Amino acid sequence: MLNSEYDLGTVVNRNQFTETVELKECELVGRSLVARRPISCGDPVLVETPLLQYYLEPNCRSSLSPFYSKKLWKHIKDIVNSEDPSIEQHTELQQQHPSPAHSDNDSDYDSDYDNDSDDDDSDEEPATPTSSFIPGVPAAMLAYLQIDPPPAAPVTQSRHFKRAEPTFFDFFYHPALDMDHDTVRLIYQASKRVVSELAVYHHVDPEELCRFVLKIYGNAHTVALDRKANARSKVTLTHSKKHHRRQTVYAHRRHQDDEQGGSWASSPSGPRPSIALMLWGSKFAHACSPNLLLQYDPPSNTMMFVATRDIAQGTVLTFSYLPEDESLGGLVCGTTQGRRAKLQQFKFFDCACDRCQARDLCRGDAPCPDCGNSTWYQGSTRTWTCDACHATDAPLFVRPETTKGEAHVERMVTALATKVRTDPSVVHMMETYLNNLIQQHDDIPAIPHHHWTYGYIQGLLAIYHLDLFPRTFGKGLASQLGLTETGLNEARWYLLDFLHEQLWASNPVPVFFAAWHVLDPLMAVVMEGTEEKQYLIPVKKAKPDHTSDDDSDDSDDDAPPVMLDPLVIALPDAWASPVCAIVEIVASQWIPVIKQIFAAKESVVVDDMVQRIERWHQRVEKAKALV
Ligand SMILES: C[S@@+](CC[C@H](N)C(=O)[O-])C[C@H]1O[C@@H](n2cnc3c(N)ncnc32)[C@H](O)[C@@H]1O
Repeated sequence: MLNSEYDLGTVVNRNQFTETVELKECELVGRSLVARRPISCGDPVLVETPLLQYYLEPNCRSSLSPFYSKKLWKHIKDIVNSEDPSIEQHTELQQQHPSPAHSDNDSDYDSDYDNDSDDDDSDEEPATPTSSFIPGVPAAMLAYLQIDPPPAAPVTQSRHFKRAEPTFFDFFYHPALDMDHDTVRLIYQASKRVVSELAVYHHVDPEELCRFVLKIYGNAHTVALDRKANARSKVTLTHSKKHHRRQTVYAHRRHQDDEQGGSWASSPSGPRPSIALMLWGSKFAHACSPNLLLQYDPPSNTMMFVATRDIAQGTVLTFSYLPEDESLGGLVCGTTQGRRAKLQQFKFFDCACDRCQARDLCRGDAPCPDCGNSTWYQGSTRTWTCDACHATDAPLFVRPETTKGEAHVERMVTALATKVRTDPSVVHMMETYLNNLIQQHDDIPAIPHHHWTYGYIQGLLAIYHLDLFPRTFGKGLASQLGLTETGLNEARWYLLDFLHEQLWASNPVPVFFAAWHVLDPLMAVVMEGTEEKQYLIPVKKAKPDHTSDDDSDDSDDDAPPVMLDPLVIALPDAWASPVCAIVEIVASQWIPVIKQIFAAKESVVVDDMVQRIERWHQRVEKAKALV
């Protein structure tokens, strides 16, 4: 069994792990971990310390990236940028601004490392378009120096920096170096140039560097480190006259990071991503409806894989290599084709998971142009086959030649979502446009109601009507215009028709977090609309005659009103239908599952969300009883 054959040094729950899983060759997903026995929802399957971990974008002198220097970072970034054929203006820009990576004065790493010049802030505001492989490839290349440091490197015995054992890396899969794949080519070419152009890499075999980066791309996973915890314990920032500016720039950058993988309400103070390579965790296969959830625990620096449903013996254990939030191309938003393209580009495989092979629920159904029946799209490609009459004549919305069809709507929603994350007030300007987009017009085909873009737009509009509009223009006006009711019905569509109906059963955790952005303002509106605040005004005591002239003891006279528990009032009639439907699903179906999944590892954030939902549920029950 595992124990005798392989190293379990990184595994925290060794007995549980070896009793629960086995490593097997599987038909569709290759070598993978499989359930040896039935597993229950909430069971921790693996708890593991990463073999190698580093920040995706290191800070100056971070003790987790001992070879980091701004100059070296910039050199590697420039090389990767210039190797990326998708950056159109590349050649032209390179001629105008020759990259420092081409210059001869390639100073040795010691001076790079020590001379973190404050004046050289050129990398803070990139003037050129950036490759989507930045910062992933430069960060992996820097991390390689932890395994194969330059001969002249000082021996570092830092608490955080341990030289990783090279032999462990034999255990990781990587695609062939000559694979016909743009990303593999980019990494191969960049590795060759880094080794030949940068002194600190001169001792390195370029193919070995390339294999390492490909192993990281193919096997490692991004985890979100808590910035506050890191700021205290792990990262030492340089102090300089530009400290404040640097902080502002990093905050801005982090905000941009969050834009790509974060939430609608993401803030610059969100978690900071790092890359973790796990000996065993990296053996789990990917699925777009996974049966495990990966949770990172910063205090113990461990990664825990917990079952998100009951799993039968012999099932391939999976977690998601894609973001589990509602960012586009993750598990909640986007199409099968979009997820597959992302996995192919960054992980080098065509996803063969059950969800990708079934029909694509996120593309919804649409009337067949031939037989008129409402029917579903097939999942794996853009081609479409009618379930009823098997015609392959695609409805207007999905025809590639339709300029205002699916591709157009996806592009618009993607662009809008990116803007909204930076500035939610953008929805103010976009409300009419969004409403137009989801309604049928002569020249614009209707978005099928179960297409992910339709659900997503309903979610944006719900946030606008329940939160942004009242905050900007006043609750009175919002209520006079009937916007609360509109928002509640949009929320019902987003939460129930989109998230619950299409995704909840297979992806409970991402759905729960995606739902929160709408649930949060919705619950606030309902709580406020079903209560009347009550105050106790202290009664002035009648004072005895003989003290009436004495004002030394009249402190009670000024006692402020005491706020009492609010008086619960009936749920407004117009709200009852959407609110009752939502609370019924969320409180009775979602919460028990979420509690089970998070039972093994306490999450303050999830506990807080659950408690708020439970209080809201109780309130709705009381308010309903008063109708
Ligand atoms: C992180 S590794 C998983 C472990 C790997 N099979 C090994 O032997 O080390 C990722 C690789 O596993 C395979 N794989 C994982 N999930 C898959 C999926 N859903 N569909 C197809 N292949 C998958 C692909 O070859 C992918 O490149």
